[in-house]
Amino acid sequence: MSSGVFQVPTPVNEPILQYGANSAERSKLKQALSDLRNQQIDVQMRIAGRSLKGAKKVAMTCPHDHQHVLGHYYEGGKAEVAQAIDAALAARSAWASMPWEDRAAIFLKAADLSATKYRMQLNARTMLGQSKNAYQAEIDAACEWIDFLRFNVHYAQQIYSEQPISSPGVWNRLEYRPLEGFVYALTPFNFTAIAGNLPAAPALMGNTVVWKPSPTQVYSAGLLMEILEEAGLPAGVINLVLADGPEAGEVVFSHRDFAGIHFTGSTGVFQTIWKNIGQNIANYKSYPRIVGETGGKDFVVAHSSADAKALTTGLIRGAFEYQGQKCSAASRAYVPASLWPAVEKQLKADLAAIKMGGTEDFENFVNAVIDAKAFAKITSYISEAKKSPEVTIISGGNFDDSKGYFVEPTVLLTTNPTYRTMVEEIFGPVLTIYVYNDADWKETLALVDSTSAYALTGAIFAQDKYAMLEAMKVLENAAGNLYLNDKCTGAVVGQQPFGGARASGTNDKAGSYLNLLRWVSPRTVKEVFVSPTDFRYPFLEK
Ligand SMILES: NC(=O)c1ccc[n+]([C@@H]2O[C@H](COP(=O)([O-])OP(=O)(O)OC[C@H]3O[C@@H](n4cnc5c(N)ncnc54)[C@H](O)[C@@H]3O)[C@@H](O)[C@H]2O)c1
Ligand SMILES: N[C@@H](CCC=O)C(=O)O
Repeated sequence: MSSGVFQVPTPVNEPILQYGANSAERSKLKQALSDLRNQQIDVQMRIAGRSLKGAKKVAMTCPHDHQHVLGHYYEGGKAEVAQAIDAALAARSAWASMPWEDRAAIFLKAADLSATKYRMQLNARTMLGQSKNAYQAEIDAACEWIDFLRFNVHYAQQIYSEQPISSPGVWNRLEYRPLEGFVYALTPFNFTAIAGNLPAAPALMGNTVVWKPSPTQVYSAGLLMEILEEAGLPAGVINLVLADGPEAGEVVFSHRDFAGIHFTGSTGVFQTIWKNIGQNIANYKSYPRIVGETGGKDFVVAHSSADAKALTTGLIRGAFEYQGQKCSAASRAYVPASLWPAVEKQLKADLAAIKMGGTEDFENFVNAVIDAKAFAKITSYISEAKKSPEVTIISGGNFDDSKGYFVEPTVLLTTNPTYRTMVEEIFGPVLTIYVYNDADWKETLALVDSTSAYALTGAIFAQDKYAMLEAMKVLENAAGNLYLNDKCTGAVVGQQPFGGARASGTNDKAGSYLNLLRWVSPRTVKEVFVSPTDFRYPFLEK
């Protein structure tokens, strides 16, 4: 085979289609939605390149129309998880030995297939199965997924190019080996892009993977797997298992060849997994890599110099896009008393204009929350708040699950800055606001920093530069992604590497070289051209 020092195409962010009223993309997307509505799709496990039907048949439904069945998947158990691990281990040697640029070409092809042939179907599956409106689906299932694929290939090249210096007569090299064993990708419901990236990133670096998606994201996960295979991903490199989380965990975390976990999901689940790995630590061949991006209680803090309109828009978009089901969603806000009347007025007016309903009606800004469990959790916070003397409902507060799991965008005003909804992750369309005296800016910053265990995203709104700098300093450890005069959601691959610290995760920044570094185990090689043939130092007399 001929050689070369290859340069991957320079990545640029995938342009976001707007789906305007009479646009061609809108009619294509509507067609894809209608086609999917009129059929039922089966999703099966893919192990060693073969489909496998588990024993338990599970219906996939629309969150905004829960009686509508989109299709079924077939859940397996421990035996299938063990088979997936065997398949990953069997595929490892050939995949790890494939030249990296050939591995890269597979993921670049998957990006192009996703940007063209499968774009509308990826979006439509995400709209129907996860209840995202067209714009939210486009920035996730199309753009972010495509960006992950193209930028990761670029970062992989950057990592492989990083080499040590050599001295005369010696050539030092660093080989970026994949981990010794298999990687487990355990993925959440809320982003199709994240579900695809968690198995794809370690696979790009030469690892073989067992991937277990969330039960409420299987509908789009099945298509991601089809795209990767059509792009040329060899059998066994990524093995899709559909299984119960704890049951799969029992097999994975007790396996001697378990080499790492790439997780995104809730903090509680991640902490359980970490404990589980700790208990098994002596059984593993190597120390497993533990990469987890988890929950958030993301803040917006405004100084009295802030622009009230920009602040209110940042609050609405940050808190209510995708029904607040983003780990980055604004869920607690600190507003100075001098700005509150203007902010309250605009919040009420804007929220009154928001439409809520199914995703196929493009007038709806807000859609349904993911499932009955999420509906029950979110509405229990609202019901409790209604009874609390410390809370006033400023907007929303109603919910209805008769057709879909609908919860109105809800704004709570509290007099208690440590009221439950200022502290705990709700993961739904609920924003709690605390109004502080303008003179208490310093104390408020300390409050923002200490109120919650999380440190994922945060936003500071201020026109006064000294106030902005002061807030940035006090809140240095309160967010892994900090926004100045902008909403705290919507990180873009290559532009705002994403991840948080404290209880929000290991902050390994998905979609950046920092993340890819976790999936390699470097070997240093020193080659001496003319080897010494006498043990004596030159200064020793012969
Ligand atoms: N920080 C980030 O980048 C980021 C991004 C997206 C979502 N999130 C977080 O994810 C959560 C929402 O996603 P979710 O509801 O799918 O999360 P989740 O923790 O319920 O599920 C994540 C995955 O873990 C599996 N799982 C659940 N319980 C398990 C257990 N006991 N043992 C093993 N596996 C188990 C699930 O089936 C799923 O595949 C929120 O907390 C959100 O903040 C974080
Ligand atoms: N990366 C996304 C959040 C992913 C979590 O759910 C954002 O920045 O809004």
